[in-house]
Amino acid sequence: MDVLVPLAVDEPKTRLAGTLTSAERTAFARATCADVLDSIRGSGHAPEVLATAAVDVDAPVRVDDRPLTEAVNAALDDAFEAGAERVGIVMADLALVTPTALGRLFGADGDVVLAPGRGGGTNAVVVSEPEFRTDYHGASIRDHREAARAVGADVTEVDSFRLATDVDEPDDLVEVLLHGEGRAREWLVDAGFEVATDGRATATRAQE
Ligand SMILES: Nc1nc2c(ncn2[C@@H]2O[C@H](COP(=O)(O)OP(=O)(O)OP(=O)(O)O)[C@@H](O)[C@H]2O)c(=O)[nH]1
Ligand SMILES: C[C@H](OP(=O)(O)O)C(=O)O
Repeated sequence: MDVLVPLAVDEPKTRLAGTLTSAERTAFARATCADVLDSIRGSGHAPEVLATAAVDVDAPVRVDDRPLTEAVNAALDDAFEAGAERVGIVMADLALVTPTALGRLFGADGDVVLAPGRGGGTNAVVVSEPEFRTDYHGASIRDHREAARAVGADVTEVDSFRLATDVDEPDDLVEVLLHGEGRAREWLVDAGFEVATDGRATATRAQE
């Protein structure tokens, strides 16, 4: 199965701007994307990065500078027109994802399989109903349930900590330090982040 991996190339992860510089956000986002691509391949599927601009990543790249939802829906259309029976969409910021977690997603039955993200988002989708269209941003998990119902598609949701944890806010970084297994965690450690445990665990950065 082809798996689309949406990636914002310029100025990614703006909600981390208080914690990381622009260049650091780009480097961290690329490291996380590389982990996601490895995990998709490790689960036996073929990733294709759906990028806002040309980018050097270890996978084929489809460039589409339209907003996320439009770009994903155009790629879904093209895939089904080309004869695909199922198409996956896995966000590039899932720093904890593993082949096993993705195996649960890709192995689930249902015309539309949804992996909710914390905070209302939709971190991954598997679509086998060609009429289904994505609608990202806001509480997209609710919109995706509704979009599936509107086209008569059966929905399955996958309850997974590793799939639900995307890295959006500074508070999410500690999850990467504690549970990450790849380049994203390594990048944070190299950048001086460590786990602080005074109260709820957080990621703090050593002063240079
Ligand atoms: N192709 C494409 N991917 C996008 C776009 N916006 C976000 N993404 C990707 O979609 C996933 C979820 O993105 P968000 O968390 O909403 O956005 P972000 O740029 O990563 O972070 P923020 O700037 O903090 O919102 C990430 O893998 C992004 O790289 C877009 O307009 N086009
Ligand atoms: C794109 C968006 O991502 P979030 O901002 O929730 O990480 C969503 O999942 O709808």
